[in-house]
Amino acid sequence: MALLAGLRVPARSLLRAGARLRDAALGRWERAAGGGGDGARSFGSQRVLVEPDAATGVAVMKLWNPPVNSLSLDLLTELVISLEKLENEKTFRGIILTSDLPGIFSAGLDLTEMCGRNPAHYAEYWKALQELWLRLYQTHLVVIAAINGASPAGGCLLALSCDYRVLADNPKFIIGLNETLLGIVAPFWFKDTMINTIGHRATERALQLGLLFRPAEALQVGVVDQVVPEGQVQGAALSAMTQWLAIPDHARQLTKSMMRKATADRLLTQREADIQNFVSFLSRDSIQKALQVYLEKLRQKKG
Ligand SMILES: CCCCCCCCC/C=C/C(=O)SCCNC(=O)CCNC(=O)[C@H](O)C(C)(C)COP(=O)(O)OP(=O)(O)OC[C@H]1O[C@@H](n2cnc3c(N)ncnc32)[C@H](O)[C@@H]1OP(=O)(O)O
Repeated sequence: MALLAGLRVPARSLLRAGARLRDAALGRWERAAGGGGDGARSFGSQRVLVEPDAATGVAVMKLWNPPVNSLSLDLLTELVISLEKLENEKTFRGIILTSDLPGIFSAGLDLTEMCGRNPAHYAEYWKALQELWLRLYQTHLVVIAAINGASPAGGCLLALSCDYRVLADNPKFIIGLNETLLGIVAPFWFKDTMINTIGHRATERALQLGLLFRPAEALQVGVVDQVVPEGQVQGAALSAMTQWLAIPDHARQLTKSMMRKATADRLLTQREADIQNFVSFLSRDSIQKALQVYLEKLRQKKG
């Protein structure tokens, strides 16, 4: 059983999971070898596959970090590089951010990066996460999240940082900032990103209770903008993209900046202090112990 404190999600059998990963891996390899739909070649890195469509100016960016797309240091770094590359290509105006792993959008921060490591590692890891958020939150490109799986904590932050969110309708695909359930605290910029999406009161309740929303609730509270049947997420995201791209770029980009700059600047002005906070928080014995217990529970639930 997948453990998401208070919500037990039936685990996939190991065999099924193995087969799905193998099929997904094969599909991924074939797509990467074959190139993008209109002849533009796919590119990317080990953990981030980018399928660009030069004709529409939209690239599909797929996360691939088995088993659960946790945001490891490597994945964070590769995401920043892919994003930067697309930003620098004049042809591209939009990105669909999705997962290449069945049933999981992203399990959030990689707990193994936050457990039993040294302070220098924690600092490097946090800096990489800040970097990704600052870039994703402020990118001039339209970014639409096609959320095709569970999306707790840092996975939810990724989605909230996009301009629009489409979630597949499956009760296992929960989304929310559940940090308190792990005995940790969502940083102020996670909180700000959620406030900017669903408002102060709804965020306070969601954060204090560590709420993980199922699709209908996520739509109702505004964590996502649209819920569609599984299998239609990418199509719906592309349809939404058409509406966003119909707006003149300069006007939309300036408006995005006007809406988001103050939030991003808040982190920019205290980036170093935020890193130090994270390092000293993670270095506490009680926090290490809480994280280790949580990770152990995740590992044991298969047994
Ligand atoms: C002052 C302020 C200062 C700052 C204070 C600090 C702020 C920190 C903010 C933190 C933000 C976060 O994102 S913290 C991360 C929060 N994330 C979560 O709570 C999600 C936990 N994961 C799950 O619930 C589930 O794995 C879920 C994603 C639904 C998928 O379920 P499945 O049944 O498909 O898969 P599972 O069997 O559970 O997991 C498969 C394997 O992946 C591992 N795994 C699962 N999630 C993982 C994760 N996040 N990191 C690493 N490894 C993970 C499991 O241990 C298993 O490992 P093996 O058994 O070895 O195969």
